[in-house]
Amino acid sequence: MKFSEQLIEEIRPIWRANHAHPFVQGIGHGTLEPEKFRHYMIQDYLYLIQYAKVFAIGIQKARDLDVMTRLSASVHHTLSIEMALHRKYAERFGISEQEMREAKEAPTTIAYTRYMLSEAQNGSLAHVIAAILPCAWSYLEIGRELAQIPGAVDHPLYGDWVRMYSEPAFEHSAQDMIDLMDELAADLTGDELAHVKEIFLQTTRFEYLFWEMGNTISHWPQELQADKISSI
Ligand SMILES: Cc1ncc(C[n+]2csc(CCO)c2C)c(N)n1
Repeated sequence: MKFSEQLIEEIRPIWRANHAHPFVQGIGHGTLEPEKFRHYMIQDYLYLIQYAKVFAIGIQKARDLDVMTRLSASVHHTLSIEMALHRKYAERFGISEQEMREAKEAPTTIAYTRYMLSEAQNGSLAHVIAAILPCAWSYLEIGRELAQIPGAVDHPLYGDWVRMYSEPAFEHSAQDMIDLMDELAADLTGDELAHVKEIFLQTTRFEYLFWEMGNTISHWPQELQADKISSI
């Protein structure tokens, strides 16, 4: 069994919980309330800004040009292709790109992105890829699964989202990260492999929390919002 398959097998019920999440199923069946999707889109935009930096840390840690090139393609894909989807949705929701960029990060967005950045900064390239992997891989599987639901790819609001994450270019980029994880795992010691598995589990859990944040439109509690701070 490949190391990447082992990663998923060991946490299968948690991995599948992401697919079953009501927010994900709501996108696929077209029943999700648009205001939940709007909140998710804004937070995801902020998430992707940090996520691109995790790839960039990977480029810095890479020892060969081939890996640097593969990771820089992912940075480009995230900033120019994936985030273009968010900019398009922002337009549909009547929000400007600047408003999205300057929106405040919800606690889950901060926790997830800073966890990835911290593991990436402190670890080896394999740890960077472990932090990135559940994100790319679970969206690939979810995209493919939702695209099978009749009408999902043609839904007036969610169709663009389902098509983005089920299209071949995206599959190619996610598969490349899975392959890279397998290549890197071949050179790791037992302790390093255990750490890779731990990061993979935590970021898979954070994926779930991110869907949950969208579904409950959660943010900082009202009492703690920035507009409560007086400017003395
Ligand atoms: C919370 C969250 N998790 C995963 C993705 C999906 N995603 C982000 S970057 C990337 C790979 C290259 O673009 C993929 C698949 C997302 N958008 N938001």
